[in-house]
Amino acid sequence: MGDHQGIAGHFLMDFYCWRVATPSDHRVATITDPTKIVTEDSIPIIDVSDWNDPKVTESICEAARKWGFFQIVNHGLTLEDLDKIKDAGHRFFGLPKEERAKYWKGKSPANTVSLSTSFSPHAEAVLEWKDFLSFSYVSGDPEAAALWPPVCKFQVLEYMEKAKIVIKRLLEALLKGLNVKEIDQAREYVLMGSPVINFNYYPRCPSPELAAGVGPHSDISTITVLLQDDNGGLYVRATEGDCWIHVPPVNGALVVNVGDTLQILSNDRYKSVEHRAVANRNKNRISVPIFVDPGPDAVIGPLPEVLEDGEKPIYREIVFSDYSKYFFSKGYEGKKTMDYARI
Ligand SMILES: O=C(O)CCC(=O)C(=O)O
Ligand SMILES: [Fe+2]
Repeated sequence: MGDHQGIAGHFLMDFYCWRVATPSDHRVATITDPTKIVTEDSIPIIDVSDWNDPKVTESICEAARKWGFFQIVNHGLTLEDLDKIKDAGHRFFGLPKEERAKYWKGKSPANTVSLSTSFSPHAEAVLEWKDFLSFSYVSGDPEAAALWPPVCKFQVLEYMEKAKIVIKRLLEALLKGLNVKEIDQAREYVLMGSPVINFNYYPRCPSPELAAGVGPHSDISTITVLLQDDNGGLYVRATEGDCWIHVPPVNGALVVNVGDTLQILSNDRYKSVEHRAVANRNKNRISVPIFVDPGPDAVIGPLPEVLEDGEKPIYREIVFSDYSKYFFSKGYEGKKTMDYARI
């Protein structure tokens, strides 16, 4: 066990020894059951080199309706941009333990950055072998990032600036599919008022069959734009049956998924979909999701454009920070969080 194992790795090793001695324990991951992995299905890969092509818009909307998950290529971020942000994540998790610990949740010098571990054996049904560093991004305010870790601060800011362009294009396309012609400032606040970027770090795991990377959940975001490395390990719930589809790493691609907020705004036209990541025996995996979240006080409910023809709203109006608090107050329960907003 090197220091590079992260916080979860250190705590978990003790717990793991205890776990092995209690085989009847219910906390056993099931993802490795090969009969539950569908190999003939795969989520779409969309070439977005021409964002103005109506076929691109249609492919994005169709993928969001059918799968809630897709990958995009030729989006404008270069391989170098993607490598730089992954390297920045590895640099942070390669820091000595004491350096990383400065950003520990509750002790961090700024409320816009915090380090957490998913290790919470009492709350989780399946142990999660993951640490994550979370940044709240405040556009145009260098003060907000002043105390971020110097080993990755610049790269996170640069990546967010570039990714914002892709995020806006994606939202424009998705909202076009909901009859929304223009995204004004108020709408922009509802759709992407407080983005959060994570470095998810999954240290090598001695017994991946006994742990999860991240358990089944849907994201609460409007959309999530995720960069994964070439280790793989992300699975999406298939549209039918109790099966999972692997999201293969594609060089240069970004994975996009619909979050609960967009499902609510679209009155179920677009679906947020459960996904999970597995722990890995041989390599340290990193993923970099941007959770495109609404502003904390934004009011979320089915958009007037989707109810235009007299359709009944499936969801009530909720304040995003209330939804977020509810989500984080409990362990993952698949898509159950959405009941909070359902009428
Ligand atoms: O690491 C991954 O591939 C997925 C991470 C994820 O689902 C999340 O952070 O919400
Ligand atoms: Fe997620």
